[in-house]
Amino acid sequence: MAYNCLFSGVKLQTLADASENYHALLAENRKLFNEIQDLKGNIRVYCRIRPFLPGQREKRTSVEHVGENGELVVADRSKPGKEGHRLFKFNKVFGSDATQAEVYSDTQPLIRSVLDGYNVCIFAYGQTGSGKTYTMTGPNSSTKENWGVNYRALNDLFDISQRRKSSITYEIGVQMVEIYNEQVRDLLSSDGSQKKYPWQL
Ligand SMILES: Nc1ncnc2c1ncn2[C@@H]1O[C@H](COP(=O)(O)OP(=O)(O)OP(=O)(O)O)[C@@H](O)[C@H]1O
Repeated sequence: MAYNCLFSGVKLQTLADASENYHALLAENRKLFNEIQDLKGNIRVYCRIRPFLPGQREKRTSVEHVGENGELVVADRSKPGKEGHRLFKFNKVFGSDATQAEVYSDTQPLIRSVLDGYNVCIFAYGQTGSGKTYTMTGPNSSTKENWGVNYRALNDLFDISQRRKSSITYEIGVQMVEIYNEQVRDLLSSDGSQKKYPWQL
């Protein structure tokens, strides 16, 4: 009997050590993961080339070169030689045939960073019709394959928080606002008088 108790005590101690080591390793893994994200750059700028839409003809300017290193050369055919070429540099350029999954792949690791306590902002910028909604939300009849960045990011947020639920509880909230003509509106408010920002308390 005394021998049995001693044996169980040793076993419990080993389990406690293993658990402690496991959590230390997890913390180290988390730290290293976020350091890599830091090294990849705190501010990353990606360019996505939108394909020509049906019926749309090639315009005066055309994409001359898309480099693996994030270089993009655009040519203005009305100007001869070097004068008509402009070079832009990004972290990465996604060609017109890039899928929604490819575009999201570089952003995906940042979603894990959010759940590790880092602030992350992802936004699309471009002239009207350039493909912001397509990239961030997806086309109208959205299948999972067509999901844009927002759907994929939320899916990953819930997925990771679910996987970590035995050790961490997350509270997730969503706010949706529109900035149009320098006015900010709360798109989730059902009360018309509360729609305009700043909201009155
Ligand atoms: N990568 C793409 N592949 C195929 N079609 C695309 C792509 N990007 C955009 N489109 C199409 O181009 C059109 C304009 O795109 P979208 O509505 O996303 O532009 P936008 O930048 O959000 O415009 P706005 O600022 O006017 O809202 C849409 O018909 C969209 O389906």
